[in-house]
Amino acid sequence: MQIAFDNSYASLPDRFFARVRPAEASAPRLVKLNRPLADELGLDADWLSGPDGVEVLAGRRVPEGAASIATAYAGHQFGSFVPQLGDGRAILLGEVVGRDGRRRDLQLKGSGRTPFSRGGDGKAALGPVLREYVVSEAMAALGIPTTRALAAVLTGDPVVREEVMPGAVLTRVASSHIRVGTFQFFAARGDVEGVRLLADHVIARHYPDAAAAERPYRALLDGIIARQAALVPRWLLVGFIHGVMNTDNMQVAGETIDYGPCAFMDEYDPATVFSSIDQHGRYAYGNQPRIALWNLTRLAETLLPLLDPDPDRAVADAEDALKAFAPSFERHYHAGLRRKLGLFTEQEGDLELAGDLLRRMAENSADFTLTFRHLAEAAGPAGDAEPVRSRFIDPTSFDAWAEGWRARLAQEPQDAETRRAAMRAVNPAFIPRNHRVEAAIQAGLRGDFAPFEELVAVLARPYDDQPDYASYMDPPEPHQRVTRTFCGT
Ligand SMILES: Nc1ncnc2c1ncn2[C@@H]1O[C@H](COP(=O)(O)OP(=O)(O)OP(=O)(O)O)[C@@H](O)[C@H]1O
Ligand SMILES: [Mg+2]
Repeated sequence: MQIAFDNSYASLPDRFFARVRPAEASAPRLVKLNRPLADELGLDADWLSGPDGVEVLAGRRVPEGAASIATAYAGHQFGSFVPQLGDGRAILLGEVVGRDGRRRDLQLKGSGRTPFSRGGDGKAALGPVLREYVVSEAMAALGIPTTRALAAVLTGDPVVREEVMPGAVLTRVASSHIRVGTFQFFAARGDVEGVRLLADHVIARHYPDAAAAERPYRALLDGIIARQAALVPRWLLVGFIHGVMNTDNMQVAGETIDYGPCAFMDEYDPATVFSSIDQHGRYAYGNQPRIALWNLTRLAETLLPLLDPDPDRAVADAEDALKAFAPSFERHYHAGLRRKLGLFTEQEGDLELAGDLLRRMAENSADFTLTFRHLAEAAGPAGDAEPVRSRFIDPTSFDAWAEGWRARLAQEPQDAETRRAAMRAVNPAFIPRNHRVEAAIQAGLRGDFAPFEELVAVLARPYDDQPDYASYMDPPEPHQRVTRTFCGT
């Protein structure tokens, strides 16, 4: 046996999933294997990249011991409830326990139809597979909880979208693929026992401390809320826009999941939306905390029967839990903003200072990533402010702000070099800029994966100076701007 599966989700009752076989790919070809991740998982990278391994990654061969299931879930999509979604184009091969003792799912995304496919073909096109690979791995390198990309393979079969595209499969790794929508699936059917079994599974797997708590289900809800309240600020602090924060795309262990229409913003503007299907800006950059709370409220609703037999008390309990989201989110977000500005201590007025900078950035179409990255250079007494001030249409707007910032820095205990290093460790130089992702995809569609390879390599070290790849820091030229991303179907 080449993969030591240790499946737990597949031992839940039959109504949690459907047993399926992936579609047979006609001519599997490896595009990329994530060797470091394979090693971390205790998988044999040489075998995986060999003919047998690639057949497994393409869904052509189901390895011994695999669960091979499509999981059931529901979800609110753009605010409307859909009682049955489920893995319509994904198959959970099974779980493995890595070298670090962590249990993780191996899932094939794009591996063909399942009983949950509804009208879809169950497939994924090469472009979205490359996008998910690049962006999810970039997020991991940024230190943000996320699903990972283990491999991308071409199936050899066409996928019909607006055009005919090459079909591909992404092998995704996640601590699990359980979503808020998974809870909703059972709750919507009045299947309280299903909700309970799922909650117990999630507690055992992701929130072991909750098992020992006086009220395990309340502790579970608190835990999920706390992880989302820590995750979403991480997105905001790097300019990430998820793009499709439906409840079926919120994973309960607190990892970013579903990189369909996601994008990083270039110029700072909280109203930024990239997704072509998000016409009303529901999932705009600045709305993400509000939507996260909305989704968590939907989760809390599913847990009501477990929280208290008395419905009124259960609602009060859920409301009490949800109240923790805003202060917890703010604590994380504000702490992150301080670090981005090079402030180690906390003083009154810090948030106003940060807010003032963001306002000026928005007014001056300043690049989010470069403004913060270059702040480090401006921080010292002999600091060079030119790289940052020149990001502003009116550089004197930055100068006016920087006066107050320097006065504030003067009250910090750190020496300039320590501060500079600390700022550079939280303000990335390299993010997956849309025009770069798009260029890598376009080259990949022509059969040239060199730009994709290079982009993945550069983004693996987002906080390092990489002088040879400095152009990857550049915002798009006007003709390179990508303002719309398409949903990853
Ligand atoms: N080509 C397709 N064929 C069948 N079902 C699909 C297809 N594309 C999306 N779906 C299903 O539509 C629903 C919503 O899709 P969404 O884009 O959120 O998810 P996804 O990108 O397929 O998967 P994930 O959330 O696992 O990353 C899911 O149930 C998904 O399985
Ligand atoms: Mg999804």
